[in-house]
Amino acid sequence: MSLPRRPMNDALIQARKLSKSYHNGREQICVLRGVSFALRRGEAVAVIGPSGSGKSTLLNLLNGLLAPDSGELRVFGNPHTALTEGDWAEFRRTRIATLFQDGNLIPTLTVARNIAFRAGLAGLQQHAGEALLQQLGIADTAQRYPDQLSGGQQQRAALACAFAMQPQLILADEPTGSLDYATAQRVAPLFFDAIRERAVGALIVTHNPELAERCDRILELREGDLRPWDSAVSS
Ligand SMILES: Nc1ncnc2c1ncn2[C@@H]1O[C@H](COP(=O)(O)OP(=O)(O)OP(=O)(O)O)[C@@H](O)[C@H]1O
Repeated sequence: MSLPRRPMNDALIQARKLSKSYHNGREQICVLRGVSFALRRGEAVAVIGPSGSGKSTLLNLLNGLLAPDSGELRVFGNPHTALTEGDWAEFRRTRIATLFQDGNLIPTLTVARNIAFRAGLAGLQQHAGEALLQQLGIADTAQRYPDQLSGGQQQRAALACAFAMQPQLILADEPTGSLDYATAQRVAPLFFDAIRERAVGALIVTHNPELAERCDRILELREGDLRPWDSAVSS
């Protein structure tokens, strides 16, 4: 299938009544019960919700690692029913950066080579690696391997890899979760600048209220439903 490089409109993601269950033997765990939302270019949306509410499941529906049981999902304007495994793989290589809580870096490559590899997969020359590492405050880690970094340094190196591929969509699971307070304060603006300057859309799963407040909108996943967060109800 030949996919348009740019979405026809500003919506990167359009989800309507998405549902997803898991099956453990005879037990059925209904995680998402009709989730609807849209994510536009240049928009950062936070997803909050209790542990086990389905936040990771939602991210994995949006990067094609899971398929919804029912509902409609459009990614860059393409209905998910028309997307092949190959299309999803290409999206993950060139257009969708997923930042998991760990395991983002290839352990046998230095940080600089991780960045070059990620950019190369997306068909780009690695040109901004040093500048990205500098911006993120980890220039001194370029020649180190991931297991020689702290958790916070690994998280920032993973962010550098994500930016290096110049994605259109970032799906992030606690992108500042391993950072100490001061570092999170320094990295968060870079994250949002990159999103806004590059008109990238971002869906950010977080338990960090300050990070969520920096987003354009906050959605809450609860009892299988995704709704605008109402601080008055939740507090
Ligand atoms: N592969 C699976 N098989 C069966 N149940 C699963 C599977 N993956 C997740 N679940 C269940 O689905 C529910 C949602 O899990 P999910 O990881 O999406 O939640 P979450 O909101 O990301 O949680 P946390 O904040 O703790 O990371 C949980 O009850 C979990 O136990």
